[in-house]
Amino acid sequence: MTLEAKQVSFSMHDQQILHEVSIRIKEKQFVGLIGPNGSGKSTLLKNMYRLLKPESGTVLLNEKDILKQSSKSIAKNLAVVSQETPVLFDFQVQDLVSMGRTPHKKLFELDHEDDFKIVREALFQTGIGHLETRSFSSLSGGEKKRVMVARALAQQAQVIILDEPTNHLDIQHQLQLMDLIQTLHLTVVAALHDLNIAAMYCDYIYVLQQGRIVCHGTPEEVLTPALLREVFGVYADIQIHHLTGKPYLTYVSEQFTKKTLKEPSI
Ligand SMILES: Nc1ncnc2c1ncn2[C@@H]1O[C@H](COP(=O)(O)OP(=O)(O)OP(=O)(O)O)[C@@H](O)[C@H]1O
Repeated sequence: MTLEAKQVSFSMHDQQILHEVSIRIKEKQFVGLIGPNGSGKSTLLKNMYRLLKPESGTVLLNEKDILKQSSKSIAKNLAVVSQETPVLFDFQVQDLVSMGRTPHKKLFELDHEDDFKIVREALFQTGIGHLETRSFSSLSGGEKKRVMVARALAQQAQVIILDEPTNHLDIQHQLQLMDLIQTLHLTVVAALHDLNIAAMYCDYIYVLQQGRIVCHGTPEEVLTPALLREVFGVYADIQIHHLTGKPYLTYVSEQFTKKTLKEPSI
C-alpha cells in the first residue's frame, strides 16, 4: 500500500503554509519528514490524513484520492499517531486501545476473542500491559504516547502516519518504538526532529523549509553539513557510525567552529 501527496498547497488565515508539496511513500518504505519548527510538517501530515483539506493538489492512499474514500475504508488502511494527545477523560487504557478495532467492526458489534488478542498484543508490543486498567488522564506524557501508538497498532492498518512519535519518550522507549515500527514493515511516514533517529531508521527523507520540499533522498544524500547549515542553521560533523552504518551527526555550536577556524592548525 502506498501514500502520496501530489502538489499539495494549503493556506490558513491568508498565510500560505504549504506550496505544491509532493512526497511519495512506497509500499513498506519508512519515510522521514524533517524541517525546522513551523516548516509545515504537521500541516502536511494533517492534509495526508484528511484532518485538513488541501486547497489544491491531491492525496492518494493506495493510488486513490483520499477525499473520495469512505472514512471507514481509510481507517482500515491508515493509522495516525498525531502530536496532540486527545482529551479522552477517564477512558481506561485497554478501552482506548480497543477503539483501534472500530474500523473492522459493524455498528454495535461487540469485540471478539480475536480483537482481545490483537489489543493484548498491541499493549505488549508497546510495553504498556501493566497500564491496561489505568485511566488515560492519569498517565505521563510518554505513557500516553505509547497508548496512542498501541491504538494505532490495534488498527492493523498497512500505512501509518506518525507526527513526532518519539516526543515525550525517554531514550530507551524512543529506540524501542522506532525498532518496533521498523520491524512491522508497514508503509510509514514520520515527522521527526531527531536527525540521528531519522538517519538510523528512514529509507528516504524529505526536507521541508517554509512549506516547500527543498531536498529529498536517502539519509546519506540528504544529511550533509551544507544542508544542516542552510536549512537548520547549525554546524554538524557527520560520520558513518561504525555500528549502524548510517550517518551520525554531532552538532557543533558556532563558538567552537569559530575557535577552530581562528586557531592555526599545527
Ligand atoms: N491553526 C493555525 N492557525 C494559524 N497558523 C497555523 C495554524 N496551524 C499551523 N499554523 C502555522 O503554519 C506553519 C506550519 O506549522 P506546522 O505545525 O505545520 O509546522 P511544523 O513543521 O510541524 O512545526 P514544529 O516542528 O514546530 O512542530 C507555522 O507557521 C504555524 O504557525
